[in-house]
Amino acid sequence: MSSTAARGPVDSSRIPRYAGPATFARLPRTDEVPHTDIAVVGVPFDSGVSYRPGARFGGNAIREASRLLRPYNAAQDALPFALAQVADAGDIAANPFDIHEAVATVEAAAEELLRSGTRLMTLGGDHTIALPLLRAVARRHGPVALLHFDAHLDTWDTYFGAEYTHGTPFRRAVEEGILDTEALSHVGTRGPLYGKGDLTDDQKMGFGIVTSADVMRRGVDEVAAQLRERIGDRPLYISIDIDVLDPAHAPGTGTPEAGGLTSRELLEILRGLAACNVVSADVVEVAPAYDHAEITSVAAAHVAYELTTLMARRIAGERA
Ligand SMILES: N=C(N)NCCCC(=O)O
Ligand SMILES: [Zn+2]
Ligand SMILES: [Zn+2]
Repeated sequence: MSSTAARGPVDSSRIPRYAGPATFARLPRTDEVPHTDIAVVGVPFDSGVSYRPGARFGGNAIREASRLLRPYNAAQDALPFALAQVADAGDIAANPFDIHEAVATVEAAAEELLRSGTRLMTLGGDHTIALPLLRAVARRHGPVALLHFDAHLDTWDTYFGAEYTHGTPFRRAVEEGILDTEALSHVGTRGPLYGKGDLTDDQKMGFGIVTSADVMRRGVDEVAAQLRERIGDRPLYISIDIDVLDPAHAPGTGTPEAGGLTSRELLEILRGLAACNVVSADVVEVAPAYDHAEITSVAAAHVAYELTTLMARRIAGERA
């Protein structure tokens, strides 16, 4: 923990917000600050996708779209970049041709970043990367609760015989014992499956499901309350596949499914989790080549901003 005040974003009233290279929210890089509480790190990797490629460009698209974020989060009544030192750690260079090597690289790099007690706000990349990130987080915190926002279950077994893909990270994580199976939730699930067995397998792994239609019928406050109840004060990892949003709110993604959440619903559910102990988080599956007018990357930037605020509030609370 730093004793000096946190260094915040570039002042957009003095240097136009569209000037200069993009870091997340115009924050300093980790090599420009003595200590980092929350590292925003990119993982430009998409060799695990089953349909449209392109999420390797997601992290930098989110950084570009985050130039307009302002320092005061009114919805959470917090100044996240003053409560904690948030800094951009750049990208993890993962091998695009060897998925096993890439998974090992992401795990080792995440472990290194987490070593000094730093929390991670990872910008994907495809959903494959959640597995090595969870391995690194579990090594530090023990098995973690998982809150997974996604149109998809991502608990399938293999694709073309491959165990590491963007549709399989959470089955691997359960098999490896790195998740707290008392507190596993999918939110926003929808769309066609391969068979009913997908759901029974998922349930056996310990997951509860709040479907996209459940969010519409029950409303965001009730859903957030139910999630808080299930999670309690366990160390929590939040993984957000941007395809949890309806394609109208996030067209720039690889496996779009109709009938998703609005960005307003997602942001409100996240804000309802302020009491939770979020130890790290990711936003994945932003594929800018299919985006229009930065719709998807702006949504992802705001999602990462809410997640960062949750972590910063927790850090400040623990310090007090
Ligand atoms: N994780 C994402 N975005 N998609 C998984 C889809 C796997 C499938 O093609 O069945
Ligand atoms: Zn998905
Ligand atoms: Zn996913």
